[in-house]
Amino acid sequence: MMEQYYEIKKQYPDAFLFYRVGDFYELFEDDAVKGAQILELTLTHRSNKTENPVPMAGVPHQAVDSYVNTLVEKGYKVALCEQLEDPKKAKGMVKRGIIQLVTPGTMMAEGPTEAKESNYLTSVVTSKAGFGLAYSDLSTGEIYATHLKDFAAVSNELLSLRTREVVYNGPLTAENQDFLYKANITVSEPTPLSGEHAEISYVEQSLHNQLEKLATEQLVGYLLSTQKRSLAHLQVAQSYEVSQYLQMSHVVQNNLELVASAKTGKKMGSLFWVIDKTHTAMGARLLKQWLARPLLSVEAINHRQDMVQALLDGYFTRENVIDALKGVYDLERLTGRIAFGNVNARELLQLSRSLHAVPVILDALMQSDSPDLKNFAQEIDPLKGVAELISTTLVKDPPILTTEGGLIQDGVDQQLDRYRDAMNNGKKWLAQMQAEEREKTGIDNLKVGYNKVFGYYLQVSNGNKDKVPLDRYTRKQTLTNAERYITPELKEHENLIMEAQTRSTDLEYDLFVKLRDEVKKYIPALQKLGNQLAALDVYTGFTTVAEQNNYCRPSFHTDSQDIKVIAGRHPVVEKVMTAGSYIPNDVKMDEQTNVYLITGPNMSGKSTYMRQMALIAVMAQVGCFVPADQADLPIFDQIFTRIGAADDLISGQSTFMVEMSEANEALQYATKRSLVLFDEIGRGTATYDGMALAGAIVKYLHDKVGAKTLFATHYHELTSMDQTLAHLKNIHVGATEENGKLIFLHKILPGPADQSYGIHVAQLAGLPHKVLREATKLLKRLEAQGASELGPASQQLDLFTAEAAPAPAEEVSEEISPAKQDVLDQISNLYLADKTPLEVMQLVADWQDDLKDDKQ
Ligand SMILES: Nc1ncnc2c1ncn2[C@@H]1O[C@H](COP(=O)(O)OP(=O)(O)OP(=O)(O)O)[C@@H](O)[C@H]1O
Repeated sequence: MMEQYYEIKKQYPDAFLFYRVGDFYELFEDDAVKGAQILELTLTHRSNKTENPVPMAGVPHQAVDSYVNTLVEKGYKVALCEQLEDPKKAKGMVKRGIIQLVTPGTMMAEGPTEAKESNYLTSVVTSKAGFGLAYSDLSTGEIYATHLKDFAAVSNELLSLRTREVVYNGPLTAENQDFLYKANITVSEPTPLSGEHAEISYVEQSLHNQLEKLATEQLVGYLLSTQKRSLAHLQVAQSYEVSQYLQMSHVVQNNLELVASAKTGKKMGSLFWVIDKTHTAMGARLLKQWLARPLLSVEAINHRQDMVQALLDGYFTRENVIDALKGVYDLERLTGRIAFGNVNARELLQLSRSLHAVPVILDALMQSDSPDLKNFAQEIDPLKGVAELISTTLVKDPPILTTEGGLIQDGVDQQLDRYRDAMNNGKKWLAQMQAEEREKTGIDNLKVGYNKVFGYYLQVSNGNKDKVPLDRYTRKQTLTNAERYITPELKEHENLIMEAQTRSTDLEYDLFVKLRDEVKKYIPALQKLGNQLAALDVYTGFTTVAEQNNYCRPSFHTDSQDIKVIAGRHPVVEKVMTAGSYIPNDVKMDEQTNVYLITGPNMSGKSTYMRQMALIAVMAQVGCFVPADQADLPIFDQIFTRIGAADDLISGQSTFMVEMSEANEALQYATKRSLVLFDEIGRGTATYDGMALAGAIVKYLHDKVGAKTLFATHYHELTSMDQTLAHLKNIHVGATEENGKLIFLHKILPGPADQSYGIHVAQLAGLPHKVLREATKLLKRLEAQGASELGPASQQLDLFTAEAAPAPAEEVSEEISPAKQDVLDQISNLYLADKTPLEVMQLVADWQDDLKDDKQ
């Protein structure tokens, strides 16, 4: 057996080999040592006698899935090796073979939450002409292919797709290897294929680009070699170009929290969380795809909007469609299971129930007044025949197992009906026998029973044992309070019943497979229907979200880049606030305004305002309505961001380096048609460097790039740039101070902010009183030095060493020292009604401290 093991292991050196031995899957050698550690298994040895015992660890076969998943989740591969013949019937060594290689990109997790996620395997080929990339979700069989110019573009796609595994044909530079490692992407070698493969020619029929073809061939080749099963559900590959869509790098998508919160990585708090009102897993997956690739074509966006509008206008149509969609299962994944041949009867019934919902949907759509909905309905083939076939073949509530009968309705197959008659007659005979034997023996509680070991028997309680006719009955089993007997007649009928039963179970399985194969013929039609229903699900979801949240339909223009959003809101922030408390804001950028320079206190809402604009742009180009009273928008080609929490882990760069790289992306690649969001650029370095860079970046964006830019900054000095830059406009988020307390207005107002209120915000955060007072004093001194006369960086140092350094001459000559003056100011500005006696005492104690410090 071990020889056979080593032979197979040789072919899968980089995978854990799960080797079936009886009821266990065993791991041997290094696999066992490593596997025992990762999976917390007991490590044993195959034989204690030999000199070099073979390490071994095993898992029970019923529980294998969870162990395999754990390993694959961690990025390993697992080769499942099965016994290919019944060990009892095998002559000599049992034949074994690999039935499936499970890899991170081909793993299919089951369960409702996972179903909403796609798991993509990506194939990349490199050649002198560039890179070809193709990816597929094995559970649905969809395939997409594109070509890209460099590895940076490839890595961006890999990250955007959240791919877990890449099949790559070229050598990797250390840098690229490092990237893939940090991004937790497993790299696999392509598998050479020989001969013709119908799957390959089928899927690549619509591809024209050579690199895309190569990548697709490599993809399908890898799937064929890892999946030792039918892949009849692979779909015709769709070619795409990144530039066909609104481009956002993976970092931008993360920063904007389109599908997951940047902090938690979870759906909650993301745009998807707010706008996903779909009822099917197919719809949820499609919406995610749309969010990653918003459209550029006004016509295509308008089509989506028309659908949403029509559903919004037709209340009953929409309600009926939604009700029916609730009964639709995951057609795309069911189709995959049909292709693999592992679909069970219950799943086929789910398919038929889903198909039965389609005519209801079509009726609802056809009865509406909207030509868009009617056209959409006319494109749909409800596949009535398939639905009928399944629902007239299978019983209503079949078991999960397909090998133990109880699947097929009466009247479907004459032979099956005959077996069933025989079984029924046999059972009738048994009932009759029981009655007759009771009469003959006078034993009232004699009964016929059945168990797996002895088959049918006659059971007599101990009290009646002496009445048993031992000339006819043979004792078979003794229980504590009863005896069991058989008779030749009973055994004869048992044989008849059992034979009918075995035959009928076998026949039922055959009939089930026939049904499954028949349904298999409809795979492409089922996939098309799945896509159509997924889209309808997203449209109705958009309708629900528009209605619930009061969104408006945005309009588009292509002749200018003017932006006009009236009373726009941030879809997520507004959702987590109490209803009505979000303050809406406008964005009005015409030809005269390319850059909005946004100032305002921390926490006032600068980031929210900028993100709000980007989210409205994305939502609009996806076809969703937007949180605003009115939105008239250009079509953006790309969005760039430099906002807070970036994905530093993957790049391995310092925060400031990430900040600069992101800024660089925008400066290099943004066009007049792009949207750029820069939040506090320059913050990560020394003040003057930061300010200088920020100023230069604003100027470059203004003069050279011309993209619509929202630029938030705490460098008030930059606000004077509006004097020289004609297309730059200052705006600020309003805040006021009332009795020493900061009140955020969250309202965007024209012009620069007058103060930064940083210390007030620090106070809100609960910083120690002493720190706040010290900061206030330093601020006053800085302001006295005159912010306009910004000197060299060393001047900053002066600030913090001012205590030790001699005070400026004019201050010394004054009668009242600045510290005393400060105390006097505070006293005269103190609003007593706002303070408790204790607070006043604390203040007086502080002043005393200040005056003491001043003397020293
Ligand atoms: N328009 C608004 N209406 C109501 N509340 C808002 C609005 N905008 C922002 N807020 C609230 O203010 C909080 C802070 O907003 P935001 O993070 O945008 O401030 P910021 O000015 O960018 O701060 P910082 O400069 O510290 O990064 C938000 O979490 C939200 O609760």
